[in-house]
Amino acid sequence: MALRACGFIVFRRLAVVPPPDNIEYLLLQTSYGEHHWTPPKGHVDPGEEDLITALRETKEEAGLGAEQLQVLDGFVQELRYEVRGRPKEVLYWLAELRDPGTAVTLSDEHQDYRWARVEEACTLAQYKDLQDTLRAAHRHLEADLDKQQ
Ligand SMILES: Nc1nc2c(ncn2[C@@H]2O[C@H](COP(=O)(O)OP(=O)(O)OP(=O)(O)OP(=O)(O)OC[C@H]3O[C@@H](n4cnc5c(=O)[nH]c(N)nc54)[C@H](O)[C@@H]3O)[C@@H](O)[C@H]2O)c(=O)[nH]1
Repeated sequence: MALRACGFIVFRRLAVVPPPDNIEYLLLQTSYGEHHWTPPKGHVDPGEEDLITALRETKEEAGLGAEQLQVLDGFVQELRYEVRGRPKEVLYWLAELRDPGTAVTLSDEHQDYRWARVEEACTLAQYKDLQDTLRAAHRHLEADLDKQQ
């Protein structure tokens, strides 16, 4: 059976910069292994619902709770890759940090974090599938902005 993990592409909008350049994405750098950069996510516990996993892991890994996040409708991306010879599925939803000034608090699993504009986030992310997901999230937010204008 595939490993399964769930998480959020967390973003914030800075008030001082005009849209869409005010959008920044949260990436965390692991304190183990290759020190790769990833959005908050983690393994689904037995019997746990996917969205609950995403919320739990975001709280554990970034200190951001459900009350601080606005989960967006209409965006979810599934990534499939292999980890040490085992297939892994990762689901990402999109969530806005309601107060862009909220502090991120890391756990021992991560050694650094970055709020990054989409292209910088893609450079950090390094995996093609995660880069595609970040760009898809950004297009989704830009399309929302177009609808509002
Ligand atoms: N000491 C040590 N301990 C580890 C290690 N490994 C895990 N632990 C322990 O596990 C706990 C984490 O538990 P959770 O938080 O529940 O799970 P996740 O958040 O799911 O975390 P993972 O790190 O397991 O999973 P990935 O991020 O998926 O990375 C796995 C590999 O996949 C590649 N990869 C990563 N992202 C992408 C992508 O987007 N696209 C593609 N294509 N490939 C990608 C990359 O090559 C990477 O090396 C930690 O506390 C540690 O105790 C390790 O190497 N050394």
